[in-house]
Amino acid sequence: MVIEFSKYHGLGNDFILIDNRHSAEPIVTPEQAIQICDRHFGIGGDGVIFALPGKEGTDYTMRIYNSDGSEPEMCGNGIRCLAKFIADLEGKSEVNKTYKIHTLAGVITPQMQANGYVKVDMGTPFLTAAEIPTTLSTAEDKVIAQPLEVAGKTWDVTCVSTGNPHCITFVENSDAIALEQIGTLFEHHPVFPQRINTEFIQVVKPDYMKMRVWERGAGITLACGTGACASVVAGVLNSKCDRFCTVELPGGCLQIEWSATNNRVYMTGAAQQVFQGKYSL
Ligand SMILES: N[C@@H](CCC[C@H](N)C(=O)O)C(=O)O
Repeated sequence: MVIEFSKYHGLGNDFILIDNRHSAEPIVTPEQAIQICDRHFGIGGDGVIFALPGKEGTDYTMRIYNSDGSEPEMCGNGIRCLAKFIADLEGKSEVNKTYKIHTLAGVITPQMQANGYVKVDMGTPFLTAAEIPTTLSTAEDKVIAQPLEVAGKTWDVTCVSTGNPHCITFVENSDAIALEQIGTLFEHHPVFPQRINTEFIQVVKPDYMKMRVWERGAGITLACGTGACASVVAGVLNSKCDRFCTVELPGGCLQIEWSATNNRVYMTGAAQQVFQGKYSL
């Protein structure tokens, strides 16, 4: 089988986008996604994203496979790429145009911006242990600055779901974290029954933080949109950052706002097509 694809990235978090508008199920299996994402034997990417027909009144449905073939509920950088991909497929580039996208984390709404950026209404964050999910719990049932033993060290972690699960730790120097060694230990820690994305955050000033991430199902990536949103929520809960904050990732910056008015999180950042092609499966 030969599939047509487009490659996009959001701050170096890169995806293979597939036009799946003719079918309600992804035309690629999780096993094929692993092969396609391979950076030596495939196209190379952090995941494969499918633009499917909308359901329940939405314009489109987004499904995504991580590079290990697992299926996450949501992807922040990915949904900006999807919005650009849809605009390219439709041959439109209307500023302020919104798309209602059905995801496994609910309806998410990206809006095209004047500068080529995409602003995404990410919905409201989930904070209880059951919603994350994690077996770590506290009296209030939110997991804020709770001790967690990983690699012989106690880390103060805050857990937030922005559709998918995140474990956030505030550190003095994010560059000094041995992500290659400890990332997988957080991801597979028994307190996280559905595994976890892990962010290490260095607060530079209340409206600017640096972040490094180990993603569930993908390992170290250059950026994670849902992770940046979760980290700002965690920063506010720990009185470490403002509700409007720039998050600097290895691949670039995202502007995040956690609205005090409606409790929704907004993410603004770039998304770009890099090439198109055909791939033989
Ligand atoms: N890179 C993404 C998140 C992709 C999904 C994640 N690996 C998971 O399994 O939850 C983003 O930009 O949000």
